[in-house]
Amino acid sequence: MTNKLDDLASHYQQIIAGIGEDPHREGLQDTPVRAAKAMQFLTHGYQQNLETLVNGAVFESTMDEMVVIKDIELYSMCEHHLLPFIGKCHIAYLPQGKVLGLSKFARIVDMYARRYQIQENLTRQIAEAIESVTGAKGVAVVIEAKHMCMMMRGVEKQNSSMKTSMMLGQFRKSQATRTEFLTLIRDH
Ligand SMILES: Nc1nc2c(ncn2[C@@H]2O[C@H](COP(=O)(O)OP(=O)(O)OP(=O)(O)O)[C@@H](O)[C@H]2O)c(=O)[nH]1
Ligand SMILES: [Zn+2]
Repeated sequence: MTNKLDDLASHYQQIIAGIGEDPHREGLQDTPVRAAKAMQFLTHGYQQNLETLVNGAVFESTMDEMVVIKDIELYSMCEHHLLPFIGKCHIAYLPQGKVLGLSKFARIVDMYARRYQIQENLTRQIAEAIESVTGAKGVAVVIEAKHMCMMMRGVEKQNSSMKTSMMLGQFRKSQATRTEFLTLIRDH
């Protein structure tokens, strides 16, 4: 069986040749392998699954007020152009007997972000994962991101960003709950 890294590297070599560069010139000799390793890293979310990642870090708790985790950095790859989109993710949930280990929110964000994505699906997947792991009364996820495919090419807009939100359970039902969350994540 071909080694996956070698296989990916040989495709990068073809890309380099395909754009008219010489993949054998000194500066580019090691680039296919480097690029292949970088792409493997940028998409390592495909190798992860929710259960292993959470690793039992769900704790019993009588806390039943809103918990907010703000400004989680997010690096993802747009599935249309394979270019990065970069931003922040804000999460809130209303626990119902169970809370999740703090670091696990960031790990869940990364697991889905480190795949080829569109921002809307990424937002939904994070929210649904947190809902399924915690059984919370409600989950809210907001992502604000800048897309390199809009900045470096295409329409070349440097200042626009995209904001997506996914509200589940109580956050969807209650305007007051949603407003409380949006107030808590607002920049001051
Ligand atoms: N909704 C959404 N659109 C995205 C995301 N990332 C990239 N896109 C858009 O996907 C669309 C792909 O459109 P196409 O017309 O097939 O591709 P294109 O010719 O490269 O489009 P331009 O970027 O307009 O040059 C573009 O409008 C991108 O801006 C995302 O996360 N969510
Ligand atoms: Zn794109």
